[in-house]
Amino acid sequence: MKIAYLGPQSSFTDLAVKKAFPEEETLPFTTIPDCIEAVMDGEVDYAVVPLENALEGSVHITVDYLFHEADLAIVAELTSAIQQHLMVHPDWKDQPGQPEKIMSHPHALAQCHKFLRGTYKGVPLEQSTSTSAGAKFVSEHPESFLGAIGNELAAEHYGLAILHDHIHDVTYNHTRFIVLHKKHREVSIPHETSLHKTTLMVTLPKDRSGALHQVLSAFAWRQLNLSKIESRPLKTGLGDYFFLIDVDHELDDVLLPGAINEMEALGCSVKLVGHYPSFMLS
Ligand SMILES: O=C(O)C(=O)C[C@]1(C(=O)O)C=C[C@@H](O)C=C1
Repeated sequence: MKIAYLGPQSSFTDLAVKKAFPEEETLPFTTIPDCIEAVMDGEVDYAVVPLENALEGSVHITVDYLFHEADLAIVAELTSAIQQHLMVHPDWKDQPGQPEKIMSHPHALAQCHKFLRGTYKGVPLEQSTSTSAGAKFVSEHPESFLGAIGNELAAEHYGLAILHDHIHDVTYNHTRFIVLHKKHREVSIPHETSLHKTTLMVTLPKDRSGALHQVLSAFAWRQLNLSKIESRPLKTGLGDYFFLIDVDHELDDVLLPGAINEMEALGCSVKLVGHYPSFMLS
């Protein structure tokens, strides 16, 4: 079994994959679309990509790709604690002053916003495709005083020295990753879970007042708890959206099919993106 992940090695996605699939062959890709396309093309069996961070919200490229580009199923959700550290090449560890620039994934830079403003105000921030891509770049350019933000394993893997640890602004910093496959199937993940979720993407009938209220009612009166609802552009014009809805309930025979039928009867189109177990990785 082959698993694509947002690489290079020692990204947070890699850490999640290693915990969830310790025995499987894994393949790093540079971008989230590359990971998703690798599943669609049959190059790998599964892809693990980030979906949402507790501080920064959704990873829009993942949500949009799942709606607009890919017909894949979410088969599991992995939630990991995220701890960010600022690292430099060891040659620059004791250098006074500030690095020329600090690199990281945009989510990681945003998670450390207060720290960066407080300690490194004015230092240019440069986005990298992942935290580990930033760390790798810094390790490959020892001639320059550069910083990268990422996890402890990246510092170790790329031979960097941690200058400041735990620099994320809020202690509760978690990211949800999803495991994608061509179609629904059970995956074996060696962790306990008691939570099952169902994810839907719903498009409302155009310009019908009260449509969203009616959609929410379909869940409410069945006492189906929603853990997330978010709108994203349909890309057909301003004001056109689809809704990503996470329901804290497995796909049963009665309640969820009932809610889906009701939404369709209201003129909504409903895409079932997945029904899957949710794992909290330590
Ligand atoms: O850059 C990484 O290390 C990733 O795995 C991506 C990602 C993200 O997309 O949010 C994952 C977890 C952290 O929140 C920061 C970055």
